[in-house]
Amino acid sequence: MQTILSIRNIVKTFKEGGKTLPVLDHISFDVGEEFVAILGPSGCGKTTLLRIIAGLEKADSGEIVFARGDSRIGFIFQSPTLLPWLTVLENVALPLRANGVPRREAEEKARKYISLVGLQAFENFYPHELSGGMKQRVNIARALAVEPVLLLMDEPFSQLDPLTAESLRSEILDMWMWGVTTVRAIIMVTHNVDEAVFMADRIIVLTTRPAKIAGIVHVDLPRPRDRRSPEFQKVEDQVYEYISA
Ligand SMILES: Nc1ncnc2c1ncn2[C@@H]1O[C@H](COP(=O)(O)OP(=O)(O)OP(=O)(O)O)[C@@H](O)[C@H]1O
Repeated sequence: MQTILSIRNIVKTFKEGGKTLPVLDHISFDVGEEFVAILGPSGCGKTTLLRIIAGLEKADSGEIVFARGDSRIGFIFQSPTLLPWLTVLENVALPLRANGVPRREAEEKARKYISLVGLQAFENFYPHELSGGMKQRVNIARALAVEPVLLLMDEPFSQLDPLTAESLRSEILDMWMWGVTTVRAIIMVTHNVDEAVFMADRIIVLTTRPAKIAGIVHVDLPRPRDRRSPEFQKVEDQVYEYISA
């Protein structure tokens, strides 16, 4: 499997008002062409790790290396971060415009990804006219429109009602399996064991803060996965063993 990026010896301590808070303690792993879930208890440093991978936060030491030099990243946040005064089309086109893509080309690309997430009829709507699930779809389209090689998702379904969350999980998996986007690797942060086993190829379980890697579980189950199968339960048990270790 080709390596997409290497996360090497990442250490991070927050310093505030004379206090220090060690958050990440020498985290290292490689990501190939695969779907990786990062699972860990609340406050252990999952979001911080994702932000360091995205270049939004600086590590104290360690490095993030993109193996093939292509470091285009799409980031899907926990709750939609759409600009309320822009339409769906304008929101999705915005990162492209910010990168200097001419308007016509940016809008063409934005339309492609808006229709991929099923919102072609809503491109002229404003965020307040959309449901929570639709807003998260716009977020997904916006992350994909920059044509990233790596897609980072920070608890992308946790703010949605269970039915919407489940259909978005399946849609993301369908896009991933059919290879209809430029994405070659996904890293998703979650604290939901079921979600990690349902979606990921590999689950990296972190300890409580300061986070170390407690264990890595390979999920070698065909998709779509059957949550009620004994094999699924077995993988869940493996994950829980690392969580309670
Ligand atoms: N900019 C910051 N300055 C100071 N402390 C921070 C900062 N960002 C995060 N922290 C602290 O670092 C710790 C790890 O935060 P982080 O958001 O990475 O955890 P998490 O595992 O994603 O949590 P959750 O599952 O609750 O979202 C927390 O105690 C948090 O309060």
